Amino acid sequence: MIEMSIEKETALTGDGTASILSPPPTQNLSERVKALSPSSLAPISIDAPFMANMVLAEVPTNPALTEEVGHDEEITETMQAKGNNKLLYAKNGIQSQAGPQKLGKRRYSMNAGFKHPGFSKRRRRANSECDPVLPSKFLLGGNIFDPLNLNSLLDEEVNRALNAETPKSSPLPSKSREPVEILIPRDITDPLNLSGKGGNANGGVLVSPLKRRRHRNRHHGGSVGHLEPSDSEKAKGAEEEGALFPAQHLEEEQVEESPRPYELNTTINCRDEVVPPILPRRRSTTSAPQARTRNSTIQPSKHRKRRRTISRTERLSITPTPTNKQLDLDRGRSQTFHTPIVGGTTGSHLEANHRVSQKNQRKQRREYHYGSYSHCYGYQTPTLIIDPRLAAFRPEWFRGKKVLDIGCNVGHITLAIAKNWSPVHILGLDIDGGVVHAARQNLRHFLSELQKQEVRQDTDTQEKPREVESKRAFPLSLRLCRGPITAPLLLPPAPGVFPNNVSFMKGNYVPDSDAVVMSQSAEYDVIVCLNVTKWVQLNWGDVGLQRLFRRVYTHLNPGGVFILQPQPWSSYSKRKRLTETTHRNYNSIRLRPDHFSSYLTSEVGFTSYELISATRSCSKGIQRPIYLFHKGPTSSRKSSTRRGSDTQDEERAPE
Ligand SMILES: C[S@@+](CC[C@H](N)C(=O)[O-])C[C@H]1O[C@@H](n2cnc3c(N)ncnc32)[C@H](O)[C@@H]1O
Repeated sequence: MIEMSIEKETALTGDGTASILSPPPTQNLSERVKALSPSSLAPISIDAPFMANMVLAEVPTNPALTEEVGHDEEITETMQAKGNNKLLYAKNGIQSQAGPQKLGKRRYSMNAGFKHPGFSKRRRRANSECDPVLPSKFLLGGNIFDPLNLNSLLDEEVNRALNAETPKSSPLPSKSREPVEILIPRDITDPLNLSGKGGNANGGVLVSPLKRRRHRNRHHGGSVGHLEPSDSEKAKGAEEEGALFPAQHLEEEQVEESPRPYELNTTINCRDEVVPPILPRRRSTTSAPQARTRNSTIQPSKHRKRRRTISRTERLSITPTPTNKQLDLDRGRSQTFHTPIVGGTTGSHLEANHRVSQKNQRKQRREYHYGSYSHCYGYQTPTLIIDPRLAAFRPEWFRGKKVLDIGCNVGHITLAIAKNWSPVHILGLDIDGGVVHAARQNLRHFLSELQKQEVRQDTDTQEKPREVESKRAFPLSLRLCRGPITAPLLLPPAPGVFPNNVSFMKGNYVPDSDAVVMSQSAEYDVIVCLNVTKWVQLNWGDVGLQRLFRRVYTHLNPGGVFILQPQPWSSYSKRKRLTETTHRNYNSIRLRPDHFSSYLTSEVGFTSYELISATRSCSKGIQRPIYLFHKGPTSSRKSSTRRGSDTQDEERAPE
């Protein structure tokens, strides 16, 4: 082991270089020095700028380190010994003319871990072996003096001048014609294939869509326009695919398509309007007309519209089909597309597709057979001009009253009554949760509008209203996909004050049994039931409608009114085939709409009724009469006073 000592005498030579003048004080070290070649003892030139930056520190006591740095230590000591003046000379690049000088004992040395090429024999040799090679090619306008073309950032003019003509030595990278390949996990829910199900024989879990497409074309001999590869490409593709899916690539079609990330996002994130993402075209062994037939049943107008959109998209080589989940989402308002009809599917796949399609159809029928069409969807400010039927209503029917709106749909009428005629409370009830959700969103839209108006009024004199509005407004894009930000204010219930006087609820108003009807207690002053009776009759038959009428009667406080707008009989047949039940019920209906008023007065107990309007409803411009039935001050089941005309028939209310 080498004994550590740094007490040695070192001096600078006359030409400013340092040399070890005296042997090391210890025997071991001197032996080591002797063993060194003469060249290692040659004067070492001191790099002046480096000296300026040198850090002096205690020599570590680690013997191994001492051995390593021995040579450097000596030089450092020498420099220290020469004193500040000499160092200054060195710093200025002036070689010292002073002769050899004896040095005192020093306990300082340079950092053991630091080696400078000027001091280290080993490093010097290394440097000489690797002469720097200057770059000859530069990108984006760089050159040898300014490799990163930073000058161009200094000044716009310089930038323009420099980049006017890209130097030949620095050509801009050419755009690759090859499409960028993105590998998609076979199972997006298990991208690392931890379950071991998603891989193939080689364990490959990533699939290149490009290769899959080529693969399909090859197997099924179809042409997909520009995606069809040339023969040579096919051969190449086959090789590549072989590499990716050597054993199982023939069965690739059987691997279940996993949802793409953006689809997951849209399904999870977007509650309302969602733009359908454009998916790459997939071939289908089922011809388009066949596929359409499979999906086409009696569908409501909104859905037919969607189908038409898809057809247009199909012309653009896209064949998406809606998923269960999407259809679950507020039908019609959320239109994301999930799994397309995948071409070249096996029998089991076709069956699966067919099952999904049937399920969708059932779901759609279930959703629409209560009449919750979405053509009346959407936000509308609940003003009185929103619906001409409101013109026939009198404010005194509602002011300070407790109101129930059966089959409120998206709540246009409910909100208009709540806002304009200040009922103590109005409850919008609908069997369809989707429309109830939409109704609540409509309320928030309306509150947002109100807030904007308030801001405008507040800041009329101070700031430009638009600026204030834009500062406070929830961005339009977010409003479209998330709904308005304003929620109903959480104020203590203030009777008759909008928006606290309105709420929406999901529920079926048709009682399951007569017992439910009998147990119903009086709660409301006004019950509104517009365009609901047809759906009740089609789904629950005459029995269902009769129970509804009797429930309305018992639900009304004495002196209460029932506002009824029945659909004409002629409109029933169009919807009779929605489900088996609707068809069966349609055939068994005896209580036709033109008998409702006499039934309500003679059988249910309303004392009188009046025909209040035959207006245009919704966007179809259908004239349908609206009736107002009065419940007497005391319940009387048989009495009836006919004040209005009871001659409503299909001719007067055509559809
Ligand atoms: C044609 S829309 C009428 C909407 C609104 N009342 C109007 O006239 O503008 C019929 C509504 O009644 C609802 N509906 C049907 N049967 C119902 C029931 N048994 N209970 C509650 N709502 C029902 C449907 O969901 C649908 O929203």
